Amino acid sequence: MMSSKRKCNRDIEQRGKKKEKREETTEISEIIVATDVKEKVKEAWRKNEQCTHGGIEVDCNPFPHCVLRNFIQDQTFVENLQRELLNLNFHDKSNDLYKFKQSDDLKKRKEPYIAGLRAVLFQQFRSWLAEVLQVELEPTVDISCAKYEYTDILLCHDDELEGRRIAFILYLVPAWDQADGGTLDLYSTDENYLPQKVVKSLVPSWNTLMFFEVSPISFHQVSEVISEEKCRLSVSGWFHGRSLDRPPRHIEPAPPRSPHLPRDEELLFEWINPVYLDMGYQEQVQEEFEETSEILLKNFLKEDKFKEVNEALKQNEIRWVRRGPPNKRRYERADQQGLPPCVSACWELLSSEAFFLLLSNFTGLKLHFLAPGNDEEEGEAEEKEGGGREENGEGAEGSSTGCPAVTAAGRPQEVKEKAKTSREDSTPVCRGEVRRWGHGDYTLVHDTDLDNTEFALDLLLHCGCEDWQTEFGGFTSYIANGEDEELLTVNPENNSLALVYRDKETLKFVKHINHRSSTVAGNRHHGNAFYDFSFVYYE
Ligand SMILES: O=C(O)CCC(=O)C(=O)O
Ligand SMILES: [Fe+2]
Repeated sequence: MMSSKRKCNRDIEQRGKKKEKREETTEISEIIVATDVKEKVKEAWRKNEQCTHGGIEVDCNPFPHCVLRNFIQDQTFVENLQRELLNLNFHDKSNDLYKFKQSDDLKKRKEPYIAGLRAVLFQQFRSWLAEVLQVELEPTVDISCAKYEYTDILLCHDDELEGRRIAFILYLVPAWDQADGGTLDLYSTDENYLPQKVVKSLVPSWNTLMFFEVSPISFHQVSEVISEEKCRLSVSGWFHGRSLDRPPRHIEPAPPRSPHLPRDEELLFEWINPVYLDMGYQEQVQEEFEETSEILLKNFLKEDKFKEVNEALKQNEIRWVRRGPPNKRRYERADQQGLPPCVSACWELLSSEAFFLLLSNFTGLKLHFLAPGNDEEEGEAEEKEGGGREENGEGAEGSSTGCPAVTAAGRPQEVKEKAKTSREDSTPVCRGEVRRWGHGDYTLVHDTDLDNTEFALDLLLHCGCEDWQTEFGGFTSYIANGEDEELLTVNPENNSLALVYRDKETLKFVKHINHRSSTVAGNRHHGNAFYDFSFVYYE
């Protein structure tokens, strides 16, 4: 009974649907299609010039783009389109580059106004574009709908992907102001085609379509939405055609690495919570680390030492230098010259010979020639070579079992491969930075980053994060290359030492620090910043 009744209902629904209109048709505004306007836009684009006419603006700086106000002729069509879009399911999207909501795929949606928009964009508008820009554009439909609300963002990127020729965005937003955030910011680029700074911000507005040429210099971002009420709804996509030639990507020089500084274990006794200097405890830490490839050692520094460093980092004497480029990172690094003495001393601690040995004990990695190797094959080989490895009281304790890296699927064989290729005779090295993190800062994952494609031990020691909350961002996220799923997150937490051993398929980023971080009342210096010592050690 039940099933036949349901079937009956469905029949009625389907019959109802058949009567429904499949597609609402619409056209782009007369002013845009007018012959004289078309000619002007065409001329400006060809000559790389600027031109304004009514609601139309072409500008070739910092790269060719165009704003078309009142894009769709019929207001009610746009209102109905907005209603349909808001009725779709939206999914939270979040990774290193963005945080926003994306709708179900628009490519195949049957809603009449969505279907109508698809038609007008990929038929009437596509031929307008092809003629005005003098490019061939394929009929490929590439379109989606995005919703940016409070603290949502899309960081600096260039849109480049095989086949994408022209990017477009149609805004369906309420009255919008620069102060609401959510502007489309265009970046200038330097001689290496790297983005430098925002030189133009476009404030979204109702029924405005903006398009630009996708190229090696088309760097742009959607700035963080600061308005707590407004919703920045947009439909965006790409017209496909032959991609422009891309010059070889700039390769950043790898930051310099140094061997340990010759300092003995006195330094450890002076600085480190005695709990962590107990050999028995170190063995326990190593056991846990070898299981999970990560560990968090709370209250790591002695309390008075931590306090001293924590205060010193907030002093004005440190010269903070902003780091870019924005398609890779944004944060400040302390200039090593002129660091307060206790900050320098903490740096020295983390770079010291004694600390390399301590890390070997915590992790089972061979970060000192006196530390035992970390896989059995090597242990056997060394013994055959005559053994007699010198034992060292402070550093050589611990088992010599393999240490897996933080990886998506746990690939111990890769660890062994690496052990064979790069371990022999290499001197363990490290590199470090003292960083300041405030509103707007982030790092992005870049698979072209050579520095990220090696086995390495990451160390993070956070300071100044007294009332930091996860929802502010600023946490370090480890992911498998090419996937958004998180393997591990390290939250900013005062005086916690985080150690993570990562393999070459594991990438990390610091999540964009959003506007919520600056809303908490706090009497901190430099807004609501926190600090970290970020070191990387290589066997
Ligand atoms: O919404 C915008 O203004 C730009 C969106 C964008 O850059 C993108 O989706 O790639
Ligand atoms: Fe984009």
